Amino acid sequence: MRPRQEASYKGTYGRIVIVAGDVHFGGAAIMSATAAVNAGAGLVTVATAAANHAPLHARLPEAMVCTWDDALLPELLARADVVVVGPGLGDGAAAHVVLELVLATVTTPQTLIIDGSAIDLLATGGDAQTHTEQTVWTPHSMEWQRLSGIPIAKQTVSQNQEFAATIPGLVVCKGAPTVTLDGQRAIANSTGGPAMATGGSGDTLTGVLAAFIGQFGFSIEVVAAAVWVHSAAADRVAATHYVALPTKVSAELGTLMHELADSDTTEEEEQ
Ligand SMILES: NC(=O)C1=CN([C@@H]2O[C@H](COP(=O)(O)OP(=O)(O)OC[C@H]3O[C@@H](n4cnc5c(N)ncnc54)[C@H](O)[C@@H]3O)[C@@H](O)[C@H]2O)[C@@H](O)CC1
Ligand SMILES: Nc1ncnc2c1ncn2[C@@H]1O[C@H](COP(=O)(O)OP(=O)(O)O)[C@@H](O)[C@H]1O
Ligand SMILES: [Mg+2]
Repeated sequence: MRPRQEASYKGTYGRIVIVAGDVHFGGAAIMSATAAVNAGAGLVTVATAAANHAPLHARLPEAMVCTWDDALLPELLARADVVVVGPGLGDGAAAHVVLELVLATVTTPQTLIIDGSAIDLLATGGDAQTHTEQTVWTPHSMEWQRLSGIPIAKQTVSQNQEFAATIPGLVVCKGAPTVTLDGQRAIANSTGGPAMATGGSGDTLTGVLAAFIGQFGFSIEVVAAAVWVHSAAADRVAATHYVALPTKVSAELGTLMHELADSDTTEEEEQ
């Protein structure tokens, strides 16, 4: 993490497009976008089912919104720094079409974060390839089993790395603990806990990841840092709450990141 620079504007901190939320899972789109905004993304646009348009605008005026079939979407995707696809996307006909559009449009040096339903759709389709090396896969154990074919009981770091080497980019194998890996490296996360075991925690992580990559670039360190910060924010909520509700975790991000950026500056000044 770095403090924000004086000579900067919203475009400096990442143009994020989040393709998420069918008619049943509007909350997934809202939680992903809320996390991205709170974690410092410069510009966030959500492409979602028409039914989610008004609720999203009402909950989160900082985000822009369009529908999956909006004629502007291909251009928005082409101009994005980071695209998230999958939270609550479902498996309907429109989800297939929009996923295909995303996969065809997002190319290096753009980052593509593939989560939830999008992982399942690619697992079923049998083709886990993208047009960008800067891909981040964020499966939970069952999604990873569907994509990789590795049964949950056999998902060791080395087994996971073997499959990760056959697909582009990095894999965030979510669990207790979450391990961020590719074919060579693996970083186990040290924050988080069972208070996060509630619907929407993973949707929220996609927004934090998008914001971090939009601001600090694509690398395994930045991805692992986003995983750490998301779960550290959840730990803070869990210190006084039985469950770390994703919306509360998002609300915690601003203070936590302020403290972390500030402590980095102090360390630099001391050196
Ligand atoms: N409020 C919302 O709109 C929400 C939307 N969601 C979306 O709903 C879609 C379906 O996702 P789900 O994950 O619920 O369904 P999945 O069917 O992908 O995963 C749940 C299944 O996996 C099994 N499983 C085994 N190990 C698991 C693990 N470590 N973590 C989670 N499941 C494990 C469960 O027993 C269950 O059978 C996704 O697109 C997701 O983003 C969910 O995030 C829930 C909240
Ligand atoms: N027991 C646990 N310990 C640590 N982290 C957990 C635990 N249970 C859930 N999590 C975290 O919560 C998130 C769950 O992701 P996911 O299952 O995709 O949620 P959803 O799709 O409902 O948003 C992951 O980031 C995971 O690491
Ligand atoms: Mg999920």
